[in-house]
Amino acid sequence: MDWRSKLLHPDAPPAGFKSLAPSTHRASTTVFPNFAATADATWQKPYTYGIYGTPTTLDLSQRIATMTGGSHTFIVPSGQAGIALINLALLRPGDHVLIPDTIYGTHRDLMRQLITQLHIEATFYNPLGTLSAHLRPNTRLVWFESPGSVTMEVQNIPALMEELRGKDILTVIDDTYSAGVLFRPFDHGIDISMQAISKYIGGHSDLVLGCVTTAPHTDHALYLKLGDTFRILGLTASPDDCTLALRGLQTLSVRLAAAAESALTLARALENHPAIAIVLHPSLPSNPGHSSFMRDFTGPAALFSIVFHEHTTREQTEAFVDALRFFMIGYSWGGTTSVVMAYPDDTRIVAQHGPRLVRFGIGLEYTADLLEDIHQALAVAKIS
Ligand SMILES: N[C@@H](CCSC[C@H](N)C(=O)O)C(=O)O
Repeated sequence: MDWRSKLLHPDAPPAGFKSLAPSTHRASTTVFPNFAATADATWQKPYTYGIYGTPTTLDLSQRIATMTGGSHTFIVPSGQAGIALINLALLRPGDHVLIPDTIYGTHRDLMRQLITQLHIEATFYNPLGTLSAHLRPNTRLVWFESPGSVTMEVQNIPALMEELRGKDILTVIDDTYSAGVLFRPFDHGIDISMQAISKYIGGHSDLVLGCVTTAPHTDHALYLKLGDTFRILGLTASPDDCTLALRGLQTLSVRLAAAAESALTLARALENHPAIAIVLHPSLPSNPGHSSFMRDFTGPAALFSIVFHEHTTREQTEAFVDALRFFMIGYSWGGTTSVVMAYPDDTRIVAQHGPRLVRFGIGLEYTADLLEDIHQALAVAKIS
């Protein structure tokens, strides 16, 4: 074979090689051993087309399904892609979907734009309220997100699931806050969980991925409905990002525990600060849904918000954010570096707390440094 041809045909994988690092298997084309093997090449069979998964993506899928107690996990390009997959796979024109008013912002946009354009009714409910008054004969899907990822309300999932008992309504939770480990959706009878792997599982702010996991009590038809929509939407994930996520899983428990401890220390240190009206952290008794959190969660994550007193202006809140030195200004939390964000234009949040809410995603910095940074930024912004 000419050298030009030899360079185009890979040799067999090295036998006997094994390392401790997750392998990265990339593919568009996966090679069939013979033509007969192409006969039943579907997305459900491993390694028929790179878009359906490689050994790397399927390893991540299996590990997340096992970690969360799920049946099947689909790895998708982002958490938002997972949200879209669930809604587009399970809703049809004429259906009704219920979403908590605290849902992730881009999820709200999906509901108000694409879902509505598909003649699907999307209505919002108070995450701390009940469902019955909102249910309709055409309600097909109810979403939970607990805690709300900015205002931190914890939903009473057992009570809400009791309201849905015996009804032909699927339930799904955005479980990103708990990383699939601090809360056990399937133990509460929820049918599907999704999370942004981008956050705690990736854990280093260097990838965007999502996952959708079906509960062990769900039927194969649900798996097929999600999988076929996954296929026709082409929601494939990068094996390189999956390798980073596999590495992130290895340290998830210790990173989450350390960041959560730091976040709770900061929340408690700020709880009685004269400049702060309320600290929104699920572990604090003052937090909306605190009793549900203490009953249903095994511990907090590292996300919480503060709300300054009513005399604090929007300008002072923004000056506070700008004055922070260790906290990076950004939305996506769950990494090793602490992040901060304000929401002065979010109508829901401003209606509840005014333009004075600031959310912290705590990382792995030395906690005292973070507290000192907050104190110095309060002084710079003249918030008291
Ligand atoms: N509810 C979480 C996760 C939503 S998806 C996050 C990210 N934009 C992604 O697409 O991976 C949140 O509030 O961030």
